[in-house]
Amino acid sequence: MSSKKELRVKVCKLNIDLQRYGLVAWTAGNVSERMSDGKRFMIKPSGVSYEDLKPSQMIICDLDGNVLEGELSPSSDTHTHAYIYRHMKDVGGVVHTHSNYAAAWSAVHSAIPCALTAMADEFGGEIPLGPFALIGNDAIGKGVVETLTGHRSSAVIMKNHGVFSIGKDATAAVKSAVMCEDVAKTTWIAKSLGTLQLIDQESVDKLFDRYQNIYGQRGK
Ligand SMILES: O=C(CO)[C@@H](O)[C@H](O)COP(=O)(O)O
Repeated sequence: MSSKKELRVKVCKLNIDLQRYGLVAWTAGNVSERMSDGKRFMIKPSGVSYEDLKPSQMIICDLDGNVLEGELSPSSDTHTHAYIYRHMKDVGGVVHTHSNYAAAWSAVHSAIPCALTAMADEFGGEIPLGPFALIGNDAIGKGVVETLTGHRSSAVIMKNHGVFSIGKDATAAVKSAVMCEDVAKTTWIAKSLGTLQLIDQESVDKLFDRYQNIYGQRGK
């Protein structure tokens, strides 16, 4: 269980990782993690350059998006993160990016079809398209929750905007955002070369099951 100080370091690093992975420009995007009591979350401050971001600047909010600890203004997506945490009890981390290829799919109002084994592994099928919504209230959060609830994907591309991804913690949500952009790019390139050839559902199910339950160093 992370201490508050450890969580500040973790959440700050993962926000900076968005820039390191090329998922955001300037100060776009944000990462948060639910705290161990389940009733608060930690998020980056709004509009602070990733080069200048410090653990001490991370902001603690309640699940209504009210600031409990922090000197700076919280991310402009704080209410979206709060809405997701209130309505998706198993979610421990939330990420938002404007990653180029995924945002491009959102601008043509298309879900990302499952034509790659890497998509089946990580998302269990297509990456769904969520509704267009303006920032600043519960609208985006509602769209994310309505789209992802009951869906195997851990990422959604919101129309004309960008990516929201979820996970058991912030690290998992950042991984989802990284993999979302990777498959969005490859699928976009494939689409420019010809007709996308989708993977059959039985194979998608087998790939997803293997990757989610066998892949990697389980319990080592
Ligand atoms: O999508 C938007 C604005 O359209 C925001 O999410 C920015 O991408 C990041 O805002 P802050 O977290 O720095 O307030």
